[in-house]
Amino acid sequence: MAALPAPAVGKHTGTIFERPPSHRRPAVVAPCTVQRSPQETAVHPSLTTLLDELAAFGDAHDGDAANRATRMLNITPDTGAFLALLVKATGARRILEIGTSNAYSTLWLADAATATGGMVTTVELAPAKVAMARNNVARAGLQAVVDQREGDAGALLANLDDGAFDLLFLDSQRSAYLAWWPHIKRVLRAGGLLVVDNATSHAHEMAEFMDAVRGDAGFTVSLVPVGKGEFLAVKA
Ligand SMILES: C[S@@+](CC[C@H](N)C(=O)[O-])C[C@H]1O[C@@H](n2cnc3c(N)ncnc32)[C@H](O)[C@@H]1O
Repeated sequence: MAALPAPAVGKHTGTIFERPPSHRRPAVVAPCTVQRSPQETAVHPSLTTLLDELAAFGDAHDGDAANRATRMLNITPDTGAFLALLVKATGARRILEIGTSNAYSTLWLADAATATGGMVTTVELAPAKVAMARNNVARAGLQAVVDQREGDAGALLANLDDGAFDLLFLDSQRSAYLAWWPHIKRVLRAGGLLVVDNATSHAHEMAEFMDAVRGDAGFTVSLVPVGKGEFLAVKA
């Protein structure tokens, strides 16, 4: 006797074949002959090895580090690719990063800045991380497009000119964001873009800050589910 063809998806309940809810149906994936990682498509090929090395180092190191302050806390690789895309899509040339760590995210931004003719200013409080970042930026050969600052981001922000930046990437001390907000607004140019990491992974810690940005009529916002969640705000 010929076997009946088995249903591909769904659950058979007596005589009624129940379709699974749409969110559980398998996605139809368009055929693709070449599979590339975000790194391969978003950065110069010479940088992919170093980025892969730093991502692996960050994972291993942070897994072992009992003290949070010594962790690298790097963005995810798909967030790096997303940042690179944002820099290129907006043509951002004057880029400010708050929270360098060992420069993993800085390298993504700086590599994209070479395509826009731009420059990344990045600030980090911890001297040991500043030194690691300096070494990594040199290894990437990107010293000419990275201006590294050591110190408190709040102090730096207070001393920056109005409208000095096209894009600001915020990935630092979340409890300080609300206090920094007046300066963040001020240093972004009209049409400038704010990108904030950890918007879903640490949403509760950023709730007041994100509410302040959402409530500001001068900004249009969007929450993007890439990596740990990227909160985007464009200044009118
Ligand atoms: C999440 S990590 C940054 C990770 C980095 N963006 C990356 O993806 O590679 C946050 C960094 O902000 C630094 N930081 C914390 N408070 C700061 C402050 N007030 N000013 C400057 N940097 C600060 C920490 O030392 C830490 O390295």
